[in-house]
Amino acid sequence: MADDARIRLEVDCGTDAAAVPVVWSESDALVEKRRIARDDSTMAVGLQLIRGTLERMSSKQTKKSPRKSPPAIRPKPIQLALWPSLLTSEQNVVGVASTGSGKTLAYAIPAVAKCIRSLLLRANTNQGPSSFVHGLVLVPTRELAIQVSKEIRNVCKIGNKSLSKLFKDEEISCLVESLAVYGGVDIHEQKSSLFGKGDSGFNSLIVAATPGRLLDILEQSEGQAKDLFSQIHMVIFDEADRTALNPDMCSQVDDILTLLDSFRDEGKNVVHCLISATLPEKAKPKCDEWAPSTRLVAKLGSVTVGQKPSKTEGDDETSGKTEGKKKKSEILDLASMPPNIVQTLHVCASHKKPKKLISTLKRIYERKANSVRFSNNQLCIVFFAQVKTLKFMQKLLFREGLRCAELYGTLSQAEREKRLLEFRAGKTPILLATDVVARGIHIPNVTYAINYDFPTALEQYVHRCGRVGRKQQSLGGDESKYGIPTVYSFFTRDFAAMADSLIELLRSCNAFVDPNLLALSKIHKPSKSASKKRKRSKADDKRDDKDAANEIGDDDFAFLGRQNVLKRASHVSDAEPDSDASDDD
Ligand SMILES: Nc1ncnc2c1ncn2[C@@H]1O[C@H](COP(=O)(O)OP(=O)(O)OP(=O)(O)O)[C@@H](O)[C@H]1O
Repeated sequence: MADDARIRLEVDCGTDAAAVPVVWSESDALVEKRRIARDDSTMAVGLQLIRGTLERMSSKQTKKSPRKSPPAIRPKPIQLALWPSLLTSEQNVVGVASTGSGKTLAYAIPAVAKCIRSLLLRANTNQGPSSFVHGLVLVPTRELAIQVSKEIRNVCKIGNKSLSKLFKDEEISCLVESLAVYGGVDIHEQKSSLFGKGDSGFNSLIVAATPGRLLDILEQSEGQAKDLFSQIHMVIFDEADRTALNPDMCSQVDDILTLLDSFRDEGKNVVHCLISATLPEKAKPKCDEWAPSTRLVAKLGSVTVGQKPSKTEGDDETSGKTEGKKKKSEILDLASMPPNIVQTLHVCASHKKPKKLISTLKRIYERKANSVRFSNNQLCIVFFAQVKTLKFMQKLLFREGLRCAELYGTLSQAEREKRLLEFRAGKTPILLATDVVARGIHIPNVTYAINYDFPTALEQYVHRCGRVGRKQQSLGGDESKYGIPTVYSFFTRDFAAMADSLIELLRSCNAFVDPNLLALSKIHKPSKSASKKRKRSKADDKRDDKDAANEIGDDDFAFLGRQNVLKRASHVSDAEPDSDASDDD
């Protein structure tokens, strides 16, 4: 069945979009309503939504550049892989595809199609007006909840247009809607948006939520929630590995699933769909638990880095002697990185990073000033591990004439949204951020990312890289206008344990590998001689650092005084993490 559907999809949408049957016709609304409610029709509704969505994207492109012929919009590979299964079966799926490859629509269209079918079933069987949450998307950050909900809303609009034609002669309304539920804003308002739909029509909701806030709502309003969520038939775990690896979020998700199980009408099946660009080994047990008996695992352009620990290598793990090996043995399944991204990695000492950031940004900006158009088209995100460092660097960059905005988890939600909006619009072309924007966030004009602090997990590196070049990736944007998507990373020796896997990853993308990274990986080999070497290299390090400190000229930090800057920079780097919750309630 799914194979037939796939062929039909490829034929209908890949080569001739006009061949998709028109499911909803005004002339024969009643017959159509009955037909759509039949068992095999989710696919037909899905096809209609697919055609509408792709057409909408195409016409948006034409409006933006009316003189050029717009690029043909075709379904992406992950969409072709997931749509048939999600539209024709009730089984769990896992989808792993590279960043920016259109995973959101891969689950959003089937979710909306299923909602429409449920609505029509109810309307056809005279079950009376009602509101239900039919689909739920769980995401790790507030900004992602807002973004995903917006993308689903666009699909809903297409469905609602057709529904309004079908129901135009009837007084009752039939609507499919999308709602974002996330922390940091008034919970009462969110509750009234969720529960206040009333029973004046047939409403089907898809909720995109951060787990903490959703759990609060479910627990505080259990009675109302029980009715509203009793018909849920699809739960999507977007950025599933991130949620699975965050203990707080993981237990919140488990609690949500238990509650949903108890709310759901007996005999109702629920499809679980796990989505990400990365699937680390350590996240797999939880992912398997969330999506048991998976029918389809769609891994596109898959790469595996890291190795399983071999028995002969095994030291006594409990003694803690094998820390290096344990880290090395991390296995990470990931979709291949988008090929258009240039990865530039510098191995450097920690205290050199402020100077390096200033010079990298100045280089980028000089290049931008010389390019044809640089205004809002080439944005840059600089990633930090700690808010303290981020704030320190913001001041430093400001004094160098580089205006930047800051974004981190402890800002008020209104401020977070405002700053992200301004960055999107290009008002502030440089954004200094923590990992709040490392995953899922789609800002088409981001051309550069700089890992000021290298992420502590390789999968996070993959997601950070995925923020750049998304315009080019989705719609084939022009390099002269948008620049070459580039990720700069400052890699310090504290991350040596990750060097091997990182080298593997860089090689898998045919990226240049800094010889210093190779050297670091050799130094890190956890043998006795290596540990001696490590000790020796620490001493070398101190000497190097001293030399390097002398290298930083007064020109660079004249405004603060060299010693002062160095002291503060190293103080900031060494500080205890002033934890920025990149994941939200
Ligand atoms: N078939 C398509 N053709 C062109 N653009 C598309 C298509 N499908 C989706 N897009 C667009 O591609 C962009 C990126 O999609 P999306 O945000 O779903 O990526 P993703 O795979 O979820 O990335 P990430 O892993 O970073 O979250 C969006 O603007 C989306 O509208």
